[in-house]
Amino acid sequence: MIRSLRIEVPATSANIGPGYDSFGLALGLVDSLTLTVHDAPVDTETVVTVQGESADELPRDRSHLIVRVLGEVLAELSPETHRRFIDRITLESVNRIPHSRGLGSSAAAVVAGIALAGALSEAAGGPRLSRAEILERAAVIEGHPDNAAPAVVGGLTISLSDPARAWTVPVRTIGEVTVLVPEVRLDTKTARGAIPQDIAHAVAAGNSARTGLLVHALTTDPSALLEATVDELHQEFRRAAYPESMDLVDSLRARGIPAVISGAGPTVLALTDSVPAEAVPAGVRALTVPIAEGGFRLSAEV
Ligand SMILES: Nc1ncnc2c1ncn2[C@@H]1O[C@H](COP(=O)(O)OP(=O)(O)O)[C@@H](O)[C@H]1O
Ligand SMILES: N[C@@H](CCOP(=O)(O)O)C(=O)O
Repeated sequence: MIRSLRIEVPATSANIGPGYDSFGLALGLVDSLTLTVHDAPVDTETVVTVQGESADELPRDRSHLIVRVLGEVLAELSPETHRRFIDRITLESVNRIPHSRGLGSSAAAVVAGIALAGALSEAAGGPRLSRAEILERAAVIEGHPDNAAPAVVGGLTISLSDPARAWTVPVRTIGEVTVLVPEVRLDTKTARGAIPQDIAHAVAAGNSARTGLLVHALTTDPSALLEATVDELHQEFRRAAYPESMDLVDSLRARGIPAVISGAGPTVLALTDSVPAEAVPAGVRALTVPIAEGGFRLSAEV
């Protein structure tokens, strides 16, 4: 039987301007997780060890998001495997994705939990989960598919909902992007509350044209990136929730840099491999990262 499972899951930047709830990009910034199966039950208060981002804030018991999702999915997928193993597993987590910054940390955690449940079930002779099934489940938990899709399949993804499906588009005009991560946090749920229910038809038409143009700009013609990253569906409605980030987006765009809010913010995504140091406000971390291909990576040790 399996002794341990290791998974690396990438950060993701959703929306990329006009592609609200549908476009996403996998980034070369990963959380690394190791699940160990022990011979005997473990202390329920210390199931998880965490290093890195938010290490001091996350629970160590089974309420930890990854362990909770793993347990719920495994119980449904393979009740016998759940019964045999749930008391005997620990999780070591090395977190590199900043939390509540719009870089898909919760989607990465949810994808990891589901993928680990599928791998444990398969290793014990139960049903496995395909990447398509992992995406479907993750999108239901997250409430939108645009972060889960690149975390599962990698690269630039366009996804649809109910059920979630994703297509990868080969990016050819840029290799690296820069994320500008502020210290302040914003809960995705709170940010989603600022989006109105209805949008004028003309706004929707303009936005849908720019999502098409964004694909053209990322595959063929980088000169269209600035126009293609104009959004009217989410960023302005959320301006009050991340005013400094919107100021940064505005100032970068005034310099000709295609910058948008990453996910629900407050991180700013610049579709370029370098942002001039003088354009980065104090307290904002600038990280240049490659686009990550292939989605999460999982390996087992017997
Ligand atoms: N690696 C992780 N382990 C445990 N919980 C996590 C992890 N990543 C994210 N979370 C949970 O998800 C929350 C952030 O989710 P959310 O507001 O959707 O922001 P984000 O844009 O980072 O996904 C964290 O406060 C934490 O509760
Ligand atoms: N389309 C969603 C994306 C949320 O991404 P996150 O990384 O902030 O969780 C939204 O804009 O609400």
